[in-house]
Amino acid sequence: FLSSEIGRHPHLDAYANLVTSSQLNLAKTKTKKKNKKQSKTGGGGLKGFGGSKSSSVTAGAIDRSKSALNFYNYLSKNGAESNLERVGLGYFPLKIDDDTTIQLRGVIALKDISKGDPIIEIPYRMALDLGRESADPTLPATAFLQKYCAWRSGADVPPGDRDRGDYFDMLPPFLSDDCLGSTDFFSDSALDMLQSPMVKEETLERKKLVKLRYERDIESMTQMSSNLYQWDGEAATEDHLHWASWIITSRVLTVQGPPESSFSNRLLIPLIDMCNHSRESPHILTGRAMPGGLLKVVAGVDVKAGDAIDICYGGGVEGNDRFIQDYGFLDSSPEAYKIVAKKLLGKGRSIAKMTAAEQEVELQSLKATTLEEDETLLGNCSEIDERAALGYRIGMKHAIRRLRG
Ligand SMILES: C[S@@+](CC[C@H](N)C(=O)[O-])C[C@H]1O[C@@H](n2cnc3c(N)ncnc32)[C@H](O)[C@@H]1O
Repeated sequence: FLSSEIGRHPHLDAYANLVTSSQLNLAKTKTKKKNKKQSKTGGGGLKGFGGSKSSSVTAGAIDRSKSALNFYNYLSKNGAESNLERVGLGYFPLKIDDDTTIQLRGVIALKDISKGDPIIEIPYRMALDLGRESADPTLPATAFLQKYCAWRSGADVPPGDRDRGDYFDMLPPFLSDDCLGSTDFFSDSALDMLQSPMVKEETLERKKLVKLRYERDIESMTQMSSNLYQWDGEAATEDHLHWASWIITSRVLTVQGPPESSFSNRLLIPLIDMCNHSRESPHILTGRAMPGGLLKVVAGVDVKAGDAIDICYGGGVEGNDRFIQDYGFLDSSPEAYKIVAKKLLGKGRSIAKMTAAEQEVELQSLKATTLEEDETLLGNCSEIDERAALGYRIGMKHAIRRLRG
């Protein structure tokens, strides 16, 4: 998303003492659980993974679920222990609408950290390197799915992958609510409700890519060997590859190779991939995809214990047309809509240029309903995907209005 001991753990006790609910400013948050379908996505685009596994976690708590403890232990055993003095996983309130707040899992500072100091440091060897950068997420998704299936089915795995299961267990599960905000999982009607032929077309193209990749690289393998790509005793399906592709688009970082090289690789980096997005985040990602490399989030400002450690996805240049496809949420920052509106109106210096004809098709499509009609529809809508679609087009219409003055 960018260019550039089970049981008690010594640091976990520190977490509990150091970071109290009030430091997290969560104690006063009322969390109202709504009907599942209504709970995750709304006008501002919302949702986040972790919510589905939070049974042992209360609002504002550091994540001390069994899976999280295994994960902290995994970090400790693999040379990333120092991180646990500085950060942990925590839950942050995310307001969806006037009476609904969900808890979004993310990274939380456990102590004050000075500007310029590392917040997170993960050795490159802990990252899952999924190969060279390209626009097609289905290739790294296939590599990831193979490893994930091997872990799930308890198959023999290479020594380097042995404890990766403790990381895999922290990922949003197959078809959990977390991925449902991404257009990849939208119904046909929700895709139309976006009023964006551009996003619909790209989504359909990606679905085709998943189908082709599945038929070419996975189905044939499952026919040749009953050990590969096993999911609950059966061959993994196209839907599993679909989910794996979303894991790639929503969590992978593109990281430059050694200084003398010109390539970049796609990496799943445990812990760093648990940082949420904030467009205002001042923190800096550094490091290289090379043996001995250290992948870091460095503090861009002084950090206080209890602060969320967010990073800015997409290098700060991507708008909500990408966010709703790749991450499955809408960035509520006006800038995230303005970036797309500028593209449609031919203003600014967007790298992703559109032809005049493409701009016209998008603008006409948005004229099918008025903002007021959209707001009424949103008020009566409970489906995750349709709410996300309405949120997108409402945000776009506001942004276009503002730009036109
Ligand atoms: C790289 S992961 C970040 C960590 C994730 N929350 C977790 O618990 O592992 C990206 C996913 O987190 C969620 N997310 C991140 N930032 C968000 C935000 N500002 N608002 C809503 N959801 C967000 C989305 O589900 C997104 O696809």
